[in-house]
Amino acid sequence: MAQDSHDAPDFAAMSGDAVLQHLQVTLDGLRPEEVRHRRTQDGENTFSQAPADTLCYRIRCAFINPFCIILAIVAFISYVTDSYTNGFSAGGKVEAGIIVIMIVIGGLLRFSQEIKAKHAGDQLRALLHTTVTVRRQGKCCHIAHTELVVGDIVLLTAGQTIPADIRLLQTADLFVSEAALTGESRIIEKTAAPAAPAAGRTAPDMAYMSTTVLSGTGLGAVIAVGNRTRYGKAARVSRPFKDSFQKGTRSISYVMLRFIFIFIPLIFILRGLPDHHWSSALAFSLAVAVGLIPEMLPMVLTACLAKGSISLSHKKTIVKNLNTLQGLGSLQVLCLDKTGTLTRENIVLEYFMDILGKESHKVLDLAYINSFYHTGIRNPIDTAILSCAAMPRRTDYYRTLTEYYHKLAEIPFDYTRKIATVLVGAPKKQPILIAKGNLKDIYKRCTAVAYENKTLPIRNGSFADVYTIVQDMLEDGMKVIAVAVKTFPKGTTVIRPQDEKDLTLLGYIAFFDAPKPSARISLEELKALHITPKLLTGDAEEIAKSVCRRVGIPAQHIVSGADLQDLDAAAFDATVRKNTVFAELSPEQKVQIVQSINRQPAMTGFMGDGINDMPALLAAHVGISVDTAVPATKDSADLVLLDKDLQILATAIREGRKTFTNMLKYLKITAGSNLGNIISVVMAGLCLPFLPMTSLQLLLLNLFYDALCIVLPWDTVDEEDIAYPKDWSGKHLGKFMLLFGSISAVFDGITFAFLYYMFIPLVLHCPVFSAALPPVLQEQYIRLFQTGWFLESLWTQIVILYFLRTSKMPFIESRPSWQVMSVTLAGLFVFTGLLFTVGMPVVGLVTMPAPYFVFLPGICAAYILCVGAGKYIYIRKYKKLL
Ligand SMILES: Nc1ncnc2c1ncn2[C@@H]1O[C@H](COP(=O)(O)OP(=O)(O)OP(=O)(O)O)[C@@H](O)[C@H]1O
Ligand SMILES: [Mg+2]
Repeated sequence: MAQDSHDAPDFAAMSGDAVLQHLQVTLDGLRPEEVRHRRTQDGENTFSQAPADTLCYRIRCAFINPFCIILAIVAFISYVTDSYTNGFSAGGKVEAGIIVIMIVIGGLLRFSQEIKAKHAGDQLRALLHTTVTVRRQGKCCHIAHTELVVGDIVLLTAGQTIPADIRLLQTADLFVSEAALTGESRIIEKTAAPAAPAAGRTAPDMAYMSTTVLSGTGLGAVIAVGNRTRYGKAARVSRPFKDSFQKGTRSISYVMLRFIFIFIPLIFILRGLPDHHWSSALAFSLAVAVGLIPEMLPMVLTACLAKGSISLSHKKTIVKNLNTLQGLGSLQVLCLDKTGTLTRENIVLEYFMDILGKESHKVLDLAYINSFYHTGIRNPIDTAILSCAAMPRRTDYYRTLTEYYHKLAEIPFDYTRKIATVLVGAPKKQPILIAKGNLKDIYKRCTAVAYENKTLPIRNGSFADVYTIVQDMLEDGMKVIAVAVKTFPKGTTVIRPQDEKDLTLLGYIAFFDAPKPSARISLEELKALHITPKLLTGDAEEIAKSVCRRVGIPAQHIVSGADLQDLDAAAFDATVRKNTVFAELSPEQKVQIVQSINRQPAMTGFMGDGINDMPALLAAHVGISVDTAVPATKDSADLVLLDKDLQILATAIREGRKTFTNMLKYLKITAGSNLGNIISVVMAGLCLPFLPMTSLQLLLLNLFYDALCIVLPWDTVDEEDIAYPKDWSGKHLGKFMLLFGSISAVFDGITFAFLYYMFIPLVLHCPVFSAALPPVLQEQYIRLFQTGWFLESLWTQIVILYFLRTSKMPFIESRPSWQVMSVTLAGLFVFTGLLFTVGMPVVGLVTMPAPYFVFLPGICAAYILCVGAGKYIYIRKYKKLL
């Protein structure tokens, strides 16, 4: 069985029977053992671009990253230099061993977080699993897209994303949009008859992966899956802005790299010059490099995102991709569609009338037949019309009606034409074309109106008179569509869009499109979150205006699709920037508006549920949809709300910002503290005759502090931090690091002086350190100094966490969560206790005499005061802390 274009037969040109024969399958479908065999042979229906998500891959990701590699090099160099100088002493092995243990601990922590996040993600995605109906062993069953194999017999219905490359075998008014594959927005009719494609076109008897069924049904055999599909082989449209999280993270890494490139050579030279031990100087500078980078950054970020997505799932929101949370946190402009978002999901049929506003059952009957036979994607209008049959004593009436009229052909509804057309026949009657749709689009195609069984021609195409009847209704916020007809000669069974002309206008159907009671409150909540809403609707201007009035969106000026049509790029952008409400838009215009907002630049979200919203959803940074949306649109969304309610979205945005703030806390505070440590090391390199901390101690300090930071996702976040969109980039990171790093370095310097000149000479009853001291005393001097600084660093780093986590007065105005308090304090006490009682001889840390624990709180207090002043200056200058 072949599937590749190089060795595959031209399925499009083969007859249906020949296709089945070649694929060795019947219309009853495959048997389970065949499915298994084919899956082993051709693989899953997924793209192998991303490496298979196996346990091995996860372990590799957790352990093989730049940080681990640098640590491993440090271990190796320290082992070799130690062996070289001390003749394979136990010391070198212990040091290397400890670094290896660190690599393992760090890796395991990250691994467990990632697995946790993956499990959470899998569970949520399972809720959304898009399934496809296949026939296997004569029975229809629903399976996940990924389980499809070559030869499967697939059933296609409206609204579905086509899950593989399929040769169609049976079709009924099957229309698809291939925009996702070819970029062409035209709707294309598909048939089962074998045909070669026209030049530059897709084959008419093939349904390709990623394209969407707009209307009708079809049945076909899968001829290619995964990477071998046309979509899999094509260079997929990349959406680089969707990776804004990665981009932000990269820019943050660059800021760090800049510091590394400045400090590392400096430390290397300072350390190597005095005694020319270049290899140990290299090991030390590498360790300092590792000390500068928050090693646990990926792990803490994963933990934050996993925690965020789990809490969102409790709030009826499913995040398909963890990185979406970042987008949600930085969202600035939210584009909304109208139905279901601002107004209720189910519109209610209210009036059916002739052109002068008199109730007309004929209009309703014809609209019913149109909706009944229309196989396109159902939308609220069709649902409302069809629900007439559920009214008391009407069921039989409508059944008889649809038995009397039978369907001959259809041109499905699409959001560019904005009309739905069916051709129906009845015994001894000429076929009738029934079109229903948007007022202006129906008027455009009418040359006459029907009134009381008479057909009157329309002069000069002027519909002003018949329009006044509906104008009031539109202004009251009612949705109105027009119904028109045309008879065809007997025997007509096919209609084309060109036939939708010279119609006769019959009347109108009006629906009540009531605003949701919660809409006004939700919009106010969004405003409080400093998110600008923009209404993007395909519906009429008047309705948009009325809805805006009721829900409190300022809509002095409404821009219509027609207004936008002739604008050049600059004028278009200016119009989009200035206005809030856009009506009568085509799906393409929705995309153009979203793209224009992206260019501002602003982080854009788009919330919609129709097939017409899908392209705009893809163009936005964050595509938001609802559980009840058309499947193809739901597939394209990054975020799915289980209820289409703005209130839930506002809650989700708050959650996103909370997650985001906690990530920023870790990043900024840690990077600042680490930079402080590095400045101190450089300072010490210039002034001290020995190392202020060994590379191992520096790493241990980092690892220990980072391990405590795993609790950060559980921290509380100030309302002020939630109120504004967050920016994930390295923009102010460097300045933050420099300011708070320098403050930390100043206090390190004070500690150094205190230890070096006062405390240690007093404790050891000896003069200030010099080469003249006996070696044993020198060793004790150094150990005490290093332990002293280790403790001061640890204390200040943890204390500062409480002070920089908020821009407000810590503890009084903003309290850390109990989780953060208990974990960090417990960590601090355990470590301090350890160094007070037994020390950690393996890493060269000794017990610290009691009087030092009087000095420590003192220096911390002074440090806090200084940081408080720094914080005040920083907030004044940059308006925010995090
Ligand atoms: N099933 C249908 N049959 C006929 N006409 C329809 C149908 N659905 C929509 N229309 C016409 O197309 C127009 C645009 O559709 P719709 O209001 O659903 O657009 P939209 O952009 O999705 O709007 P919203 O913001 O309310 O979701 C409608 O005003 C209506 O005139
Ligand atoms: Mg819609």
